[in-house]
Amino acid sequence: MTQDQLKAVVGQAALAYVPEGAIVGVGTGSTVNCFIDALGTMRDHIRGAVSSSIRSTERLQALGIEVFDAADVDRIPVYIDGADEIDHGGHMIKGGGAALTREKIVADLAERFVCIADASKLVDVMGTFPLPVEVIPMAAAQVARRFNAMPGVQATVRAGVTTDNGNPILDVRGLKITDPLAMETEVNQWPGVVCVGIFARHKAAVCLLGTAEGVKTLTF
Ligand SMILES: O=C[C@H](O)[C@H](O)[C@H](O)COP(=O)(O)O
Repeated sequence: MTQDQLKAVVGQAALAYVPEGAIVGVGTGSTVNCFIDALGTMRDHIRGAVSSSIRSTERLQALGIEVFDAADVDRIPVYIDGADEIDHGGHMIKGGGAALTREKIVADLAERFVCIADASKLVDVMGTFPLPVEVIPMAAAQVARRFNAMPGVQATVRAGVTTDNGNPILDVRGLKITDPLAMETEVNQWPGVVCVGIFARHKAAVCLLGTAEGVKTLTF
């Protein structure tokens, strides 16, 4: 199966995690697009969605799914989203599509995070995929300098990209994220950091992994 076919298969498999009548948390990205398209087939069985990006909102609405503002929802049963990398503990790197901040906000509303990913995303140690960090524009150079002071690490501003919140993204190469929770906690405290793309506090409870042998369900 191609990578796109694996994404379609896990997008479909995620429907099993959507309770009848629920408001569903919906992530962003090419894998989630497959999930949104599948969700369209059960739109009469859910109340609607809370979305993590303008792109996903538009795709949901085009399928006739009502999108609720995160501010109007207390709690949702499930958040379904992709990842750029996921390790064997369910920790993830996210933000390759620049949606990390809103993704973490919606994930925070959810009782459980179901990650959908093709097999290429599963890694032993995260960091091969450049770590996205959303920053306030004024702090971009300062935050980059902090990363660049680490041996072998290089942070660059993602060219031509502004998040839905109007901020730039730094992509940080050369990290070996052996303690995701510690690194998330540390970077979150640097002045000007809006959100770091490590999802350790909001790690996956379940990962539906698309493999050549079918969908594997990993639980954490
Ligand atoms: O900002 C984007 C998100 O974190 C995505 O979940 C992540 O980049 C994975 O996207 P894709 O499913 O396109 O590989």
